Amino acid sequence: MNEKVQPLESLSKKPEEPKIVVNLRRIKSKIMVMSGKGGVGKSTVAANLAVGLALRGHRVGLLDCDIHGPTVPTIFGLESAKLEVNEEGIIPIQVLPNLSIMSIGFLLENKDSPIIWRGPAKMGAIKQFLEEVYWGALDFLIIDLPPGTGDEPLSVAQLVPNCDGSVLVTTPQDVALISVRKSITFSEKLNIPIIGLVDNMHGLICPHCNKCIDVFGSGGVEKAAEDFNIPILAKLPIEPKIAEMEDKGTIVQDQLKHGTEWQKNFENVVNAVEKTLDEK
Ligand SMILES: Nc1ncnc2c1ncn2[C@@H]1O[C@H](COP(=O)(O)OP(=O)(O)OP(=O)(O)O)[C@@H](O)[C@H]1O
Repeated sequence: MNEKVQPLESLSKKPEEPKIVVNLRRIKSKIMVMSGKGGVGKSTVAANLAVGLALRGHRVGLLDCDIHGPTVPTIFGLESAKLEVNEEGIIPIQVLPNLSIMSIGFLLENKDSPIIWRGPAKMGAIKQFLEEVYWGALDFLIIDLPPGTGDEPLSVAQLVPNCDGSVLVTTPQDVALISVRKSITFSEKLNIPIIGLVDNMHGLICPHCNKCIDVFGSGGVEKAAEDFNIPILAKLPIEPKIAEMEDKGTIVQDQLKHGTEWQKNFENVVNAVEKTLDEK
């Protein structure tokens, strides 16, 4: 018998898995930020979570895996940032001494260029990020997943070994119920513990009477939270300053300087994610 012939079983093993595991080994807590549909504020939550944790002194990485809409470079004002590669790997962009960022957006020559890649090419880029971005030792890696619950976010999520928790972002419409249910099933399918729901754009606070106007309706998220016994971590109002700050790319400076009502509510999301470290 020829001893050099590899058994079929070893050929079917994913050779890339150990490399990702090794590269992410020095990260204490890996958190995914997901949403059942696009445009609900997933990247906003991921970016603010990363900044919030970093401002509490944690070592944080933010990985933007949203291939078609990589908004993280814009949120941090890093559209012209260029990546460096050294013998350690691809070096993420440092925005604070303890906060580094990696986004597919940093690879685009022109920010107006759409990414027209087929599934395998997209997965190849994400896999390369997970294998080769040199994060060093981190307390948290926050992963901004592509929106939805289809093949793409599923493949990305499956590449990340031993994820410690997910934060599910939604808006308060009744239709949110459908997308939240999908996100919950998605997280369960991947055995990722659900940290909680973020009810984003939960009404507009009237600047005159301070009452909350239910612009998108209400009740959907509460119902989902009750049905699935999942906590709502925060109800975040529509906050014009958030959109403005993201468009200007001043999230780090603004979180350092100002404490809006939105940011105060958001502290509960940071608290809940911070607790995943205690559970280790
Ligand atoms: N609570 C809020 N108040 C005001 N504007 C908000 C709020 N949350 C998000 N936004 C704005 O809504 C827009 C979409 O948000 P964001 O890009 O975070 O959504 P997303 O779910 O990541 O979208 P995508 O599906 O493209 O990944 C952005 O312009 C952002 O600034």
